[in-house]
Amino acid sequence: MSLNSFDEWSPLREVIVGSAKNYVSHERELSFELFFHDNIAGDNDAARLEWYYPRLRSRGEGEAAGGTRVPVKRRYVDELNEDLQGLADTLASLGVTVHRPTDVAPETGSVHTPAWSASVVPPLNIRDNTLIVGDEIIETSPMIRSRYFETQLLKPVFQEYFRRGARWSVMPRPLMTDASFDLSYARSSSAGGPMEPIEDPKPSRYDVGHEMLFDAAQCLRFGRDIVANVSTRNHELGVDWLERHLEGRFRIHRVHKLSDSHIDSMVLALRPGTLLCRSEAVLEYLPEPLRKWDVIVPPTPESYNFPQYEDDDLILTSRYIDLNVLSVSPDTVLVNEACPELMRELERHGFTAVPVRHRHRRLFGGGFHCFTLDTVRDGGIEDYLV
Ligand SMILES: N[C@@H](Cc1ccc(O)cc1)C(=O)O
Ligand SMILES: NC(=[NH2+])NCCC[C@H](N)C(=O)O
Repeated sequence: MSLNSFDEWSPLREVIVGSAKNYVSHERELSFELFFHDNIAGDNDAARLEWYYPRLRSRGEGEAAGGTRVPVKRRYVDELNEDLQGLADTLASLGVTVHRPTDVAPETGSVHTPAWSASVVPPLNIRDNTLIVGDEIIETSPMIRSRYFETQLLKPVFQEYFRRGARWSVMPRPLMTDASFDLSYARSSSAGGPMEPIEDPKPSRYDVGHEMLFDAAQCLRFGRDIVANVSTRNHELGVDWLERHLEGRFRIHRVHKLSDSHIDSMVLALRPGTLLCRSEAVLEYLPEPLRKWDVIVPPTPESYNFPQYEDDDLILTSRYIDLNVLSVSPDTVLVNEACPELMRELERHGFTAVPVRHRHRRLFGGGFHCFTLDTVRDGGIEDYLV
């Protein structure tokens, strides 16, 4: 079918499911630290209190200034790939056509640019680096060096949609030196202060000042309207680009500092008129018309909903990550089977919750919405925000 995806909930026909094959390590360097350095914007903001990564430690004295590779345990990767296959199988059993990315080679390659190099990670959270807006694929400007060329691994799928008539654009590629990053958000937190120190940026001959760095997962799509989160100058530039690029076709609504970057573990749209939110406080950040929608706030996730990890396992998400569900239609939602409370809450609101196993979401940074890219849904360019 042709590329057609305007919203987060209408009947799903085709989807890409990410892959974690050959995931071996995280490369800890400035862009990684900054991305996962989840700072807390306000101490009395209930929406944010649980946001910290207790085991994300800063580099010790004497360690290399460049990237430090932190191994990811093989067992977790194997279990994750098993769960991803389960997700793909469930989607297929519901009649959805599933595409998969190209796997990275077992000997993890590196990205080299004139300014830096970093090890490559697999195309797992594929929601992040590509925005599908209607009949257009937009590869967004990455925020993590290891993920600089991640969308290359989706090339065969994108080429096929292009052949069938899709538009295909790539946002300007950043030089991504240390000076490209606006560190103000990460450095201005309160509520106990920034959880992890961010290293001082190092100068480079390639510095051009702040650049556009913006992930697709900062957006939610509502037909003609797109909600986009802006927390830094980098995001602002990214949204300026999007706005100019989509002018006359889509309307962008900026929300400010709803989260540090991605918003799909804060708020998701399940059907016209219904949002799934981490807390009621989220509503205040949203554009006026959305504040009138019904809100489902699931019970706060508890530690027993998650596996226990060792001290050397990096935890990359908040406990709210399972809010990151995937809608296959306006009444059916794929939910982590580890969250019976969330399933019950959705059922109480008339949804069918399909349980799917997903054990290590906190180690790999994503739930079902993050791991997928919905390329064909029935919905069109409608005005939902009136
Ligand atoms: N602080 C980010 C960190 C993050 C982003 C993407 C991930 O896949 C995982 C974690 C979250 O709130 O959005
Ligand atoms: N598209 C994504 N990768 N979203 C993940 C967001 C996770 C968010 N940082 C959290 O900790 O809850």
